[in-house]
Amino acid sequence: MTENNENCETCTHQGTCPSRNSGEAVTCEVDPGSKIKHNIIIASGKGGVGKSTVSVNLARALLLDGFKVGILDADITGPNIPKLLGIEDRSLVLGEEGIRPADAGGIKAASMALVLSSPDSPVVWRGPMKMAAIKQFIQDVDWGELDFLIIDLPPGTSDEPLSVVQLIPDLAGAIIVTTPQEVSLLDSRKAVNMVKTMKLPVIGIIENMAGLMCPHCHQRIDIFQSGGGERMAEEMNVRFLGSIPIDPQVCSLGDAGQTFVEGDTPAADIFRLIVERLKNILR
Ligand SMILES: Nc1ncnc2c1ncn2[C@@H]1O[C@H](COP(=O)(O)OP(=O)(O)OP(=O)(O)O)[C@@H](O)[C@H]1O
Repeated sequence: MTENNENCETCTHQGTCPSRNSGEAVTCEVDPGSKIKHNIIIASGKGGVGKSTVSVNLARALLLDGFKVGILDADITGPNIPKLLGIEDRSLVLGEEGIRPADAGGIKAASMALVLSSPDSPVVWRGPMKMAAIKQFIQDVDWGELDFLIIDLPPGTSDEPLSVVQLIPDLAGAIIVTTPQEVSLLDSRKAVNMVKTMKLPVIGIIENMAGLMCPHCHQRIDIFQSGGGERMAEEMNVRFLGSIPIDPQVCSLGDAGQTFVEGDTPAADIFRLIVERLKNILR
C-alpha cells in the first residue's frame, strides 16, 4: 500500500515492492515517468563467479521471450559485457536523445568498454570519476522503452556497488550470484546484507559453477563443493533460484561472444528454469 501511487493493483513492481509486501503505508518511489519497467541488479560478493555470464544470458533469454531488454555494464574498471555479447568492435555514439546504446542482436548495451579506444586500455580512475561515468550511463543513455534493464554490478560491497544502487532510482531488486565454496558464500552473505541494508528486495540467489559432469565416467564431480548456495539462501531467508553446473561450453561460448541459454545442455535447461522463476516473481 502506498500513499502516492493509486495504481498498486496494476503496478508492474508488485512482486518485489517492499511497501506492498509489508502492508505499511510508505511513499512509493516508482518513477511514473520511467520507461523501464524492471531495473534488476546482478551482484556478487566475490569476483569471477559468473555475474556477467548470468547477466547476458538472462538478457538473451528475456529477449527470446519477446521482452525489450537492455544491459548496463556498471563495472567501469573491468567491463566484460561487450566481449560476452560479441560487440567489442562497437562504440557508443551521441544521438539526439542522448547516448545511443549499442545493439547486440536486439539487446541494448552500454559499457565503458564501448568508450575505450582499445580493449587493453586500463581505466585507472579513482572513485569519483568512476561514479561520474556510471551516473552518465544511468542518466544520459537513451534506453527508450524497456521491459528489463539488467545492471551488472562490480563485485564486492565497497562504495562502488553501493553507490550504483543509490544512483538508480527505481530498482526492482537484486540477484546475487555465488559459487558453492565457503569463501565465495562468505562474501555473498555480505552482498545479501548490503542489498537488505539498502532496503532493496533480494530477488534470489543463483549458485554458479556447481559441479561438473565428467565426460568420461559421467559422474558428477563437485569441484567447488555443492549445495552451499541453497543452504545460504535458506539461512538468510531469501529465495534460491537455481544451481548452474560448470560447463566448458558456457566458457567457450562466452569467449566467442555467444550465449549458452538457447542450447541443449543441462546448464541451458537449468538457466531457462531460473528465468521462468524470475518472470513469475516479477510478474
Ligand atoms: N557455469 C559455468 N561453467 C563454465 N564456465 C563458466 C561458468 N560460468 C561462468 N564461467 C566462466 O567463468 C569466467 C568468469 O565469468 P564472468 O566474467 O561472468 O564472472 P564475473 O563474476 O562477472 O567476473 P567479474 O568479477 O570480473 O565481473 C568466464 O570465463 C565465464 O565464461
